[in-house]
Amino acid sequence: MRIAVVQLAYGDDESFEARVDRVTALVAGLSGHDLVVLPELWGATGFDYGRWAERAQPLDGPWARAMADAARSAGVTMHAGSFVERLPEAGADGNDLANTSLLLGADGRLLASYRKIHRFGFGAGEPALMEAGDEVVVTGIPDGGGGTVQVGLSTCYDLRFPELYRRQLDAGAELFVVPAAWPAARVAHWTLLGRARAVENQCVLVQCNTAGTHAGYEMGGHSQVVTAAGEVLVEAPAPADDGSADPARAGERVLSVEVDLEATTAYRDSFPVLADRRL
Ligand SMILES: O=C(O)CCC(=O)C(=O)O
Repeated sequence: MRIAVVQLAYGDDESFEARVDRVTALVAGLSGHDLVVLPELWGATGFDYGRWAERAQPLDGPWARAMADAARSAGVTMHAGSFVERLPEAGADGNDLANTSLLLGADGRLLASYRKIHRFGFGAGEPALMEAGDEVVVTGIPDGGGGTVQVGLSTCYDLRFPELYRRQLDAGAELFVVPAAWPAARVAHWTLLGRARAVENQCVLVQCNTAGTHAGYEMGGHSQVVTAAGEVLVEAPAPADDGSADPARAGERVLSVEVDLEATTAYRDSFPVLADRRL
């Protein structure tokens, strides 16, 4: 299965519309991949809480349609990253926004959506403005070889909560996809926790982070793809190391990697640690 991880970099200077156009053009060049993955809240601007409400859209709004068109034109299954969803009505916490990611088929059809369960911000940002998701999402997508692979969806801060990934494993997940806007200040946790989630669940893990600097936060980059045995197949370098003249946009890159899904089954059979779980 050939996977493209699109680590986007953006600053505060780029409009929502310009960024959507730029990403659409980028995705058009990724035909031939079996899965394309974009990061968290890349259109709405991850940490720019004050702009979320004006950039919120319904599940079938213009952003979702633009992403469906991009997937269809490129002929790729696409995890479009997440956006600020305007909910049909306020939820239990009185908010009408959610951090929602979309998984789209190569024909542009919506295969699955996932609302981030663990809200980041310790009272500000997501917990103050957004409702928490309450659904574990695992869904089948084409594996590029005529079969299907079961994909578990989560977002950024979710990575700190191992029980979510166990729930996904128990629902059949073989591959985890994690879009993020994870800051540089804690990027060592991002790579460590990603490897841990892959190893403890014997699942392939695809992490797509943001780069650049926006709303005063330097993003961490270091997107990576990890095998079920914990081997890092590919990892983006630190954004600061890419030699870019513009630090606000440093670190943008596309990782293209071939993942052998049969190796997951073989590894689980040869080292059946999950059969020793005691609940
Ligand atoms: O957990 C962290 O350190 C970062 C999480 C985060 O930035 C997010 O969920 O948006």
